[in-house]
Amino acid sequence: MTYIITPLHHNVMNEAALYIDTLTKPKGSLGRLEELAIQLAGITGTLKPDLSPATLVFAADHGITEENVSTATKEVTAQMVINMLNGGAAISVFSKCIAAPITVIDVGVDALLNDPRLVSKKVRPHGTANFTKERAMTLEEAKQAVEIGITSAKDAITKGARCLIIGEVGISNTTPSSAILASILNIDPATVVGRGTGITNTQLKRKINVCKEGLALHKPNNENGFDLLCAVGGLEIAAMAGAIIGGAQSNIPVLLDGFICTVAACIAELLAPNVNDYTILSHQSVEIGHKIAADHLRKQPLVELQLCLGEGTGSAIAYPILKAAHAMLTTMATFSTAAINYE
Ligand SMILES: Cc1cc2ncn([C@H]3O[C@H](COP(=O)(O)O)[C@@H](O)[C@H]3O)c2cc1C
Ligand SMILES: O=C(O)c1cccnc1
Repeated sequence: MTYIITPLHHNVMNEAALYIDTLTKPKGSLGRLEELAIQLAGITGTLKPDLSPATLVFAADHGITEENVSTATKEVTAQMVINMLNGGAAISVFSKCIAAPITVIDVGVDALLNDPRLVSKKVRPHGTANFTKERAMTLEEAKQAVEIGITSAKDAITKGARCLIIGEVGISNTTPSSAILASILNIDPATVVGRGTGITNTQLKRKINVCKEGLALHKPNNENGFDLLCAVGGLEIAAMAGAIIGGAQSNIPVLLDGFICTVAACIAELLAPNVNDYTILSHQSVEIGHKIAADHLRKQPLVELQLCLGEGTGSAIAYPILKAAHAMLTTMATFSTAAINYE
């Protein structure tokens, strides 16, 4: 199954490039902002796009947590979900800074969360299975989680969003992300497994081994995004891949955050050819696998701030840079309107 995404509007990109050269600045002087503006024009099909942001955070738990691969216990996922809803998490405050409404979607948190502010879409009530013992989820569940991501993106767009910030919370989720990436790139998990929330050397060795064990046990087809999700998870990674696809299908730019989000984008690329043209990498995470995933997608980060948090934080922070590219394209004067004799 593949999702259809139309190629970028190349004619509008050419138009944007010519138009940007008429703005009151030497050609190329706004550097990567000019490339971003051209990409925005190609994604949206217009020289005057709307860029209203919205943050979507997908939350889920991981059976692999029982292998002691994180600094945190499973219950912290649910506690962070509540913190996000209460406005206390980093992504809550950064989203507020850029006036992005935030929606938290539970796709498999291992707790009963009866909070009306939470979008409850549990695919598996206890999260994924421990992938060193069994497959993380069934094909049905993987498809359902991806569909929830697509629908969540489209719901946000219906409410007015025109730029998506995709985030996550799920204790241990750097482990499935590492396993997925190692499989896609056909490389030793040791090259992509990092310290996540700051694990010890002993935990790091275990984390590398669980990735190896899971991949050896399930032997996923590394060209099949669904098979990778079924083998090693996780539910929020599947939903994030869906949200990226949903944004692209609606001609909306999607900001990619750190390691987990970029791995979700690698899954999205397997499920939906062309989706990669619709994403912008916000930042370079400290997590070692992030640069490897970014290189695979041929993405350059907008900023490098030594972050390793996830939640969508890097994207909320980098959004104003995209906004600056947008302002250049939509509101700068041209040499002719400003009566400047230069070109
Ligand atoms: C308090 C707290 C808040 C977080 N917010 C995001 N993460 C991040 O850390 C987790 C992934 O790292 P690992 O694989 O090492 O568990 C995810 O929940 C991710 O969103 C957090 C982690 C913690 C502990
Ligand atoms: O880069 C990330 O997204 C990341 C890194 C460590 C922990 N959580 C998220």
